[in-house]
Amino acid sequence: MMGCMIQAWSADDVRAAEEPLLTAGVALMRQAAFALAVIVRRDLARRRAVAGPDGELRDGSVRGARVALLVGAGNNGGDALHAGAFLARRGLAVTAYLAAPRVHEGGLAALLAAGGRAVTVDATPTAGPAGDSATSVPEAATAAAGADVIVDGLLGIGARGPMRGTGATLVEALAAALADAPSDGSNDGRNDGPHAVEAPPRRAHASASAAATRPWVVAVDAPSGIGIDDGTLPGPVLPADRTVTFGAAKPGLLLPPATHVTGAGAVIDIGLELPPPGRPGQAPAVVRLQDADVVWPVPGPHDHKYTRGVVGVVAGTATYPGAALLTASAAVQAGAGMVRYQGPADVGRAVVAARPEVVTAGGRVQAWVLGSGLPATGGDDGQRGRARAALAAASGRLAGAQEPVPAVVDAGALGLLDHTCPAWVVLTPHAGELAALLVARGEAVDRAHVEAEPLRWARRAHEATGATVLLKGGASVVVGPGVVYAQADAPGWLATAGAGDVLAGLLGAMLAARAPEIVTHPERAAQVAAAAALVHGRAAERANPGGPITALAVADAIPGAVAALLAQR
Ligand SMILES: NC(=O)C1=CN([C@@H]2O[C@H](COP(=O)(O)OP(=O)(O)OC[C@H]3O[C@@H](n4cnc5c(N)ncnc54)[C@H](O)[C@@H]3O)[C@@H](O)[C@H]2O)[C@@H](O)CC1
Ligand SMILES: [K+]
Repeated sequence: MMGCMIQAWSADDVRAAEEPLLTAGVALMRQAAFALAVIVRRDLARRRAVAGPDGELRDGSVRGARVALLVGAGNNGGDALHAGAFLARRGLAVTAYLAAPRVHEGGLAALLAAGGRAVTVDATPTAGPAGDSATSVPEAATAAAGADVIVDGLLGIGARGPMRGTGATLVEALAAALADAPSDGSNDGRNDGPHAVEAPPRRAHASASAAATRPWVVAVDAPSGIGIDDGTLPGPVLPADRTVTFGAAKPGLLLPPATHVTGAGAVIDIGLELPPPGRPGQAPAVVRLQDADVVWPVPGPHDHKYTRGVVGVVAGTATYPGAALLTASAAVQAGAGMVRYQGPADVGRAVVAARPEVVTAGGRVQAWVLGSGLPATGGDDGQRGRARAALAAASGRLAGAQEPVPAVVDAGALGLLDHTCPAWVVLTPHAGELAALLVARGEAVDRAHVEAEPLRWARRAHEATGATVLLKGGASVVVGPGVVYAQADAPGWLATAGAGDVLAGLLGAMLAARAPEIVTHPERAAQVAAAAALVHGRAAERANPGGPITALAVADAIPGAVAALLAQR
């Protein structure tokens, strides 16, 4: 399959891949640091753009730009110091703030030889008068906050637990100082993933105001202190505008919540072989699909509604009829061969009135969408019974019933899972629903726990139920048998009522189109779920770029989003 999915490898795999190269004497750190310096320089030049005679913005000069290196004890600090040496040689004013008693010796020597400065940061707030070689944390934070760029080299893949010591207090002080500094808007908070090497937009440089704007923050390998392998934020972390990562993306750069502090990306090829030599068959820890990875069956002359896939929808009640309409609409707009609605007669009439393509008669179904708009408790107009029967049929637990088929289990149907499921059943909870599902299985967990450690709890739910789990959020995590996907395609505007119903209908149609394949290869359901999250995000972007959106508008934008994806092939 064509594609360009981002593969993230664990810290342990990256180390295993580095080992043979280091043994062979390859100067990995020099390569990494040089690439880092080039990106820092380019980003700075774009932020200092000047208008040419034709009025077009051109990259500005970076001579004299102030660079603050935050340097920790390990090789991550070594990368920062060597990059600082390259930059100092190009005429930038580089100061290293050393947050550990000992730092990478070669890097420090290179920086000093290139004309850079180094200052030891003293964690005790009562540090004496700052000399040329020592400063207090508040003074270091104030100085770094006044730089043009901060290079965060405190911790990389050697981080264990929350950041501690001088680095932690420095980051806390800096985060507070930067929160007060105005942004020039060059980072709009969008995270295009580690492969997005696009430079920031050019900004006209006005020296008077430049001093007042916040510095551009570049993280070396990862924002220091994130959970490299699990994407958690266990302690202080300085949010980055760009993360330059070496060899391969790391899981924490893709997974929420840490993916939201990485800024734009850049993966620097330093020649690592992944999977690492000696670990053949080892899979990446986390994958993020890109547009080209979305598998979308394109109908041919011999297709008909049953080859396109029939979606059965059990959603909504008389009290919540909107969910029925949104789910069915999304399935129709995603190109289902047919959509069958099951539910209270008056809700069915409302769905058909809005979407005449939908039928309410029973018959063959190739994927079910169950539970959207179904309350967890209380009046259900018989919907729980319908959903339970459909789930049993989909799971292959009904004697004499038709072949098992994929199913999406959403919202109110999540409480109906009293058996373990095959992985072609996809659960689509948000954090609160995932917590409730796990509490019902004896786990002591609440919504905040799930939001703090989405991967851990999504994995736990997969293990407890057997189902594929798509944990919805600002970034979504999908866990299936032996696979983890993390998608960050949703604009913040998508956090609106009914958006989840649209995702369920869309995913149902995508599963129905490949039903026999998914039941035969249930591990593929996770990839379909990740692709649905991507298409959902693209549809949301199309619905109203940069502004508020309604769930129905997202459903109606699905055809255009799919056409745009297919046009890229
Ligand atoms: N091995 C190599 O030659 C290469 C390494 N690279 C860089 O090296 C980094 C890994 O270097 P290291 O293995 O030295 O690890 P780090 O630089 O991430 O840091 C390890 C040091 O930090 C301390 N530490 C760990 N957890 C801490 C915490 N929670 N709070 C405070 N201090 C903590 C440890 O005691 C240790 O001294 C990568 O992230 C990458 O930036 C790159 O230069 C590519 C090549
Ligand atoms: K770092």
